[in-house]
Amino acid sequence: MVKTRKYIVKRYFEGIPKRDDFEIVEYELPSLQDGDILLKTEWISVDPYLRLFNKMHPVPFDQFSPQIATVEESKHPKYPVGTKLLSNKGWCEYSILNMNIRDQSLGVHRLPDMNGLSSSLGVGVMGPSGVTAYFGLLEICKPVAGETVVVTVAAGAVGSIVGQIAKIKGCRVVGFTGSDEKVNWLEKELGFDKAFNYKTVDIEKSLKEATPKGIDCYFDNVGGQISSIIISQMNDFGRVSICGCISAYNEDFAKLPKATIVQVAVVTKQLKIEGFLCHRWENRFSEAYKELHQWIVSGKLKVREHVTEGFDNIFDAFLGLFSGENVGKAVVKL
Ligand SMILES: NC(=O)C1=CN([C@@H]2O[C@H](COP(=O)(O)OP(=O)(O)OC[C@H]3O[C@@H](n4cnc5c(N)ncnc54)[C@H](OP(=O)(O)O)[C@@H]3O)[C@@H](O)[C@H]2O)C=CC1
Ligand SMILES: CCCCCC(=O)/C=C/[C@H]1[C@H](O)CC(=O)[C@@H]1CCCCCCC(=O)O
Repeated sequence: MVKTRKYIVKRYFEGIPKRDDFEIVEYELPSLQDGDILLKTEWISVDPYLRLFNKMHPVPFDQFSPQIATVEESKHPKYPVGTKLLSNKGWCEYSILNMNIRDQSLGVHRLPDMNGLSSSLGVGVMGPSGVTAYFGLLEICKPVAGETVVVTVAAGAVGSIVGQIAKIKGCRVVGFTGSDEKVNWLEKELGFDKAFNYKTVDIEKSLKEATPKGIDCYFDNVGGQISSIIISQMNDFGRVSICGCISAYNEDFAKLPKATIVQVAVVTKQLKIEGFLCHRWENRFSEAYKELHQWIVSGKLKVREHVTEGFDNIFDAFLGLFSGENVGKAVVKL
């Protein structure tokens, strides 16, 4: 018998998530049946959307999230001991999956070929964050060399990859982030042409100065007023990729401040604005992983992880997303 622990959401989040919205339960897993595999979790991803989609399930529910686990015991010939899987099994130490039953909601995938890279990247650049940045930028913004690309939440898991891909494509890149340390990292390490701390600068003025040829592409991770300002400064036929709006995830949507009208800029400059979920390109993920991997090993794409250790600290790692603690992809090592 294997003893395990998992996080259960026992109460819907109101405002900033609280530790006692969760309960950690300890229990014994049953013995394996035909087709079952026993997974030992190694890496857990904490993501902003866990906050947003908190009310999707009736409480209590097991906290879902991407995680990477290794098969420790197997009763399925195609998943021998040692196989590494990405799934949505979430915040647990061990789990059992029946591989004869295809539960789509669990999103079970073998890890792409990591060729010596850490398997933790399977929840980051070689996983959901990577394909989000890759397809969200290249398929929606379609940046062309010489154009100017702006990205918000620029030092985060997705934003830091978006900015670097735009540089690889020959664009001028401007990023907004929440601390001077992050600004420094973006400019000095990742090669952004300019980065700003949105908490301390005059956004409108800084943006104008940093984008003398205007803005052609905007990758929006944050929503809210900063996005209205950026969209209002775009060039004719600019393209906006709406990836998310983390500035609103802890807010009561009914009480959000009114945003500046962007329609005047959208119409007069004939902008194209498109939202997306990364799953749209699921049948092309391998294409992205191949190119992202090449960029990493050739040194063109730098990857940073913000690693928290230990099952008991998963909640803190999650909360840290909303106070800007992470630089790069936030992961928890079990
Ligand atoms: N469409 C899709 O398929 C997907 C969309 N996403 C979206 O991409 C965005 C980025 O996600 P991801 O890269 O994983 O997460 P991040 O690693 O960027 O983590 C969160 C970061 O967001 C910033 N942040 C937190 N609260 C606020 C706030 N109130 N206002 C402004 N910035 C804030 C902080 O950075 P800072 O210090 O800069 O403030 C923080 O470090 C999110 O909106 C997410 O929902 C993610 C995956 C898939
Ligand atoms: C304004 C919402 C932005 C949320 C964007 C986001 O963070 C998406 C994350 C996806 C992640 O890569 C893997 C997922 O499963 C997330 C999407 C979940 C979609 C749930 C859709 C719910 C619904 O249909 O209402």
